[in-house]
Amino acid sequence: MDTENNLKQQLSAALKARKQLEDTYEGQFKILTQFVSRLSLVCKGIDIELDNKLAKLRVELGKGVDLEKVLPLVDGTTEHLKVLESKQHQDVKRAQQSLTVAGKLLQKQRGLPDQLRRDLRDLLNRVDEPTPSVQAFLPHLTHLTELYQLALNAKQNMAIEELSDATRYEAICRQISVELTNLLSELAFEGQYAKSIESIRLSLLSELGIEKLLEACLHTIEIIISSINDERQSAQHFLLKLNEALTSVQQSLVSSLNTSNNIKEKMQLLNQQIERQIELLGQETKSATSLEQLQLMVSDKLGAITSSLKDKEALERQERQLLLQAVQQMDARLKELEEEASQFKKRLAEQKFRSLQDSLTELPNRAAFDERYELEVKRFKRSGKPLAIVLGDVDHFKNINDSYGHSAGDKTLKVIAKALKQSLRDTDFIARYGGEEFILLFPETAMEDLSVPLNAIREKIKRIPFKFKDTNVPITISFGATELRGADTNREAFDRADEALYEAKRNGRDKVVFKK
Ligand SMILES: Nc1nc2c(ncn2[C@@H]2O[C@H](COP(=O)(O)OP(=O)(O)OP(=O)(O)O)[C@@H](O)[C@H]2O)c(=O)[nH]1
Repeated sequence: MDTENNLKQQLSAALKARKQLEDTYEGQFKILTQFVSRLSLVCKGIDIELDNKLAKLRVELGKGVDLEKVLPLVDGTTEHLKVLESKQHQDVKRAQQSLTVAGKLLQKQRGLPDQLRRDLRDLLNRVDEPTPSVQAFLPHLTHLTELYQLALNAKQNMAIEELSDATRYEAICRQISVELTNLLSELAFEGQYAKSIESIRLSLLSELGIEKLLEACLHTIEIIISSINDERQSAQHFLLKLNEALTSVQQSLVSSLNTSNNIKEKMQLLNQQIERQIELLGQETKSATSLEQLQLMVSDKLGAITSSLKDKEALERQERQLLLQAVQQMDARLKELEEEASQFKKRLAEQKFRSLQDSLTELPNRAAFDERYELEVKRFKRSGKPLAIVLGDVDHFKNINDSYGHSAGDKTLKVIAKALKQSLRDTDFIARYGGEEFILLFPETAMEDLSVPLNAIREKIKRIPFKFKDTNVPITISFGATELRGADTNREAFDRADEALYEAKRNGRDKVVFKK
């Protein structure tokens, strides 16, 4: 009887150990699920495909403990990270090629100043180096390359015409200077780069000749390239870490899957062995003819069963130990990655904060306006040429949101922003000042000269065929305009435009009001 009890206890201990093992498994899966959830949050927005893959992984893990289903998803995500890396590489190659073409074209020109030639050679050497970059900067680089070519054409034309057409030369210089100023106001840098950009911007306040403008363009290219390099290193470093972390999770999973399959087989063998021994014990005890023989048989078989149970326990211990190691490894990677991600996120947040573009309308934002306004006012005070400032505000915009929803409101703002932008000259400036309010600057333009174009823009907006829920909804805009007076502070001129806008609203909207 004692023997039977003993056996029962051992079996129940074995069952308990098995249960514990399963609980550990589940616990580890939970940690892995949390890991993937946190990873998804950290990576959100970097790439849609990556977001989707991580979301799938999360869902699959959420369904329960099935390593075989999870592994292909981890594989897929790791593969996609490789694709992301190579895409980044290709983007950079394109930017490098475009810069090289523009640079080489310039190198062929005769009569370039020595310093410019040296700078150009340095730049081309650096462009040739394997320097991957960040996509966000590519439009700036492309723009700059175009500018550069423009400057080059101007130089060529000048040589042909031997400065005979001085007015044309001035107009070209002015255009380059304005476009470069626009570009500079779109670039948001910090530290040393910001200082250099600021000094270029200030230099553009004086009337520069072609040579100086070319130098300014070159210098800007250099600054962009250096800053791209910094940015790229940070983004690439993060991708690399992410890749490493996923690879290590994948390896842990593969190895715990292999180990657990291996152990499962051994465990099955042991279970069969124990069952067979118990069965044998039952059969043999029936055939025993004496108590002594029975005792011998039982003690012999019990010895075998106990040793099998011990083996089984050892196996379970080994499995627990291995899984524990895998989890600890994963946890360490997670901590490392979290640290890395928080640094990267901080950088991204800083960049967004510094960004000078409104994300909805893609127009310059209020911060960009403040910078540009300051610059144009300085220019106005120096040159004495007029500067007009105009505030535009969409009429009864609240009704659109209230009647057709916020996303219809957003779309409306986008369309209006585009129409406004298209109606302006290159030298004019427009920003989204906030909500449904836009602000416009017209350098070298007297207020009187704005009556026709502003009314034309107002009419153009009114004619846009907005349609919500199958209803045609005409949308109008009101403008308040003024021009800088000699003694005005920036604020005073702005407030006057605001008063004019208020009057336009009070007088029935869909109007342009001027206030001198
Ligand atoms: N959809 C959307 N609505 C915005 C955004 N920014 C501001 N708004 C909304 O714009 C509306 C502006 O309303 P009000 O300032 O009362 O002015 P209004 O309805 O345009 O009327 P008037 O200016 O007096 O003609 C508010 O309902 C804001 O919520 C945005 O980015 N998207």
